Amino acid sequence: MLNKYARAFFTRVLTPFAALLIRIGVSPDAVTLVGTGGVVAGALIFYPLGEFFWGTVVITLFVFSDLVDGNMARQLGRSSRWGAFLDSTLDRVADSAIFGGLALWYAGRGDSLMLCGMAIFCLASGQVVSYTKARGEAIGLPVDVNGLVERAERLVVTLVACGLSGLHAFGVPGIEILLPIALWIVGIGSAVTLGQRVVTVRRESAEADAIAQGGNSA
Ligand SMILES: CCCCCCCC/C=C\CCCCCCCC(=O)OC[C@H](COP(=O)(O)O[C@@H]1[C@H](O)[C@H](OP(=O)(O)O)[C@@H](O)[C@H](O)[C@H]1O)OC(=O)CCCCCCC/C=C\CCCCCCCC
Ligand SMILES: Nc1ccn([C@@H]2O[C@H](COP(=O)(O)O)[C@@H](O)[C@H]2O)c(=O)n1
Ligand SMILES: [Mg+2]
Ligand SMILES: [Mg+2]
Repeated sequence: MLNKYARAFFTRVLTPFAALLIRIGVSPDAVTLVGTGGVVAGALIFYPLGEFFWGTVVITLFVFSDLVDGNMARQLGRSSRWGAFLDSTLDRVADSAIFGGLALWYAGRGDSLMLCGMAIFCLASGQVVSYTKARGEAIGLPVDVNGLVERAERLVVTLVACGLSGLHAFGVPGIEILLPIALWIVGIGSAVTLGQRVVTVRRESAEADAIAQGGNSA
């Protein structure tokens, strides 16, 4: 949903910044790499220490690079297969660091085996959700479904909850409950999304196989 409705807005807002980076000679690949490095550092340095506010500030500064790199490639007329591969692959790395950092917190001073497990479930289910699309497309299917919780929703729900939970350290009482709630929402939403995508791929592959068999018997 966010991918559909928010992308156009962010494209308008980020286009001048993308144009500036192009003018000073930065490449889309450099933005992809530096952006991912920043997200990974923010998540793995701050989250395991329970520094949710500052971790989220750092991650938010870098995560928008994922919208800037493609914007630059399109402005340059240089959108490439390599760029698409690099972008998607590093998305998986960034997502692993965010949920991995949360799992490390709950495995340590956060002291909750259940929420550690929930963070690992969010990490794994998010990766599998993305894999369904990549694998379905690789076998020639359109995978014409996005589902309830795509990557943008996973990130927004988790990062907003992390940032707000971090305000607990500044004396806001009770607000840290938002992070467990977000993990449950993302975990359950990702499981539903996985179901939606698997059902779609099953239908599309049955239709494609039927067409192929019709062609063979003719
Ligand atoms: C006082 C409190 C302080 C709080 C501190 C700061 C809080 C900040 C909180 C949140 C910021 C969240 C920002 C999240 C931005 C996410 C942007 C982003 O990277 O989106 C990526 C997404 C997908 O991009 P791709 O096409 O490159 O990726 C594809 C995707 O990964 C597919 O995965 P799948 O969906 O299948 O699982 C893969 O299949 C594919 O391979 C891959 O290529 O881009 C978009 O979707 C575009 C839309 C972005 C919408 C961003 C909306 C941000 C909205 C609100 C932020 C407002 C925050 C306000 C917080 C206030 C809190 C107090
Ligand atoms: N280094 C890069 C990054 C991305 N691309 C192209 O942009 C598409 C992704 O667009 P986003 O708005 O989601 O970033 C990707 O599929 C590539 O076509 C690129 O060429 N080089
Ligand atoms: Mg990108
Ligand atoms: Mg991306």
